[in-house]
Amino acid sequence: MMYPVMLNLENKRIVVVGGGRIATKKILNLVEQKAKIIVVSPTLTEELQSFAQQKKIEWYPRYFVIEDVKGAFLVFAATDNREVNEQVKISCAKDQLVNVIDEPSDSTFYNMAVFERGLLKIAISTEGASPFLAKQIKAELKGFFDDGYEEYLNFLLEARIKIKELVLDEETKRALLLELVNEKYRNNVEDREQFFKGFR
Ligand SMILES: C[C@@]1(CC(=O)O)C2=NC(=C\c3[nH]c(c(CCC(=O)O)c3CC(=O)O)Cc3[nH]c(c(CC(=O)O)c3CCC(=O)O)/C=C3\N/C(=C\2)[C@@H](CCC(=O)O)[C@]3(C)CC(=O)O)/[C@H]1CCC(=O)O
Ligand SMILES: NC(=O)c1ccc[n+]([C@@H]2O[C@H](COP(=O)([O-])OP(=O)(O)OC[C@H]3O[C@@H](n4cnc5c(N)ncnc54)[C@H](O)[C@@H]3O)[C@@H](O)[C@H]2O)c1
Repeated sequence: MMYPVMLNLENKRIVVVGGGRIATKKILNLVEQKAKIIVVSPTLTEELQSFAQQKKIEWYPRYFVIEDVKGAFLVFAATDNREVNEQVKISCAKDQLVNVIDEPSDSTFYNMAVFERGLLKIAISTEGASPFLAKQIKAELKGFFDDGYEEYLNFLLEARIKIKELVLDEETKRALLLELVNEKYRNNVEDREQFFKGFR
């Protein structure tokens, strides 16, 4: 059983063991996170080589050793070798988060199928039952959330900050926050402007 969370990875050390196809997939979703990404692998895919050149990742061009996981917040055991992935898992301390790409029961976290519309992030998990189903549901849900959500979420955040600044009683604050998810604000920019005018 798994518990879903959002992680702030800023300045965190992330160690990826393996530089192949799956490591690349995992790293593509990590490079924008302002984390320190270290890849331990004798080989890198072309994409990862380019990330290394751009200093988006640090590359240790060699086989894994136990000390590599030291101080890592997240660890990916992402080689094509069962014994090596097992070794990575065993090398981790109990409180380190580790994803083992070929053995879900060894993982203390899984990745989810994710898409974003600005600040709106939708993540789907089948807890390992069917990554294909997660992918399919993601494709289906994308159709329900058009690009307009990006601006709508920005509006919601701005309005939320303003409402918090007003120091209102709980009931009024709650009513205003609830008002914001009314469909008219989602669809109509003028209604959003109108909402802000009400503040002045
Ligand atoms: C969400 C996504 C994120 C990501 O990592 O990007 C993800 N897998 C994705 C795709 C995908 N993975 C695989 C296929 C081929 C079809 C298939 O095998 O079914 C496809 C489809 C494709 O590639 O099109 C193969 C596969 N995956 C795992 C194993 C090991 C095993 O089951 O033993 C094997 C077998 C390897 C083999 O035996 O060959 C394990 C895991 N994969 C997970 C996540 C975690 C559970 C997520 C969940 O169930 O919700 C978990 C448990 C751990 C983890 O990796 O975090 C991404 C979603 C799609 C998207 O977002 O587009
Ligand atoms: N979790 C998932 O989403 C998922 C999806 C598909 C496949 N898989 C699993 O992934 C595995 C295949 O991975 P791939 O396609 O990325 O393989 P790959 O062959 O593309 O890459 C393997 C990488 O591991 C490196 N490596 C090998 N031994 C190493 C060591 N001792 N130390 C450091 N690096 C080492 C290689 O140099 C290479 O860079 C299979 O076991 C498959 O079951 C998982």
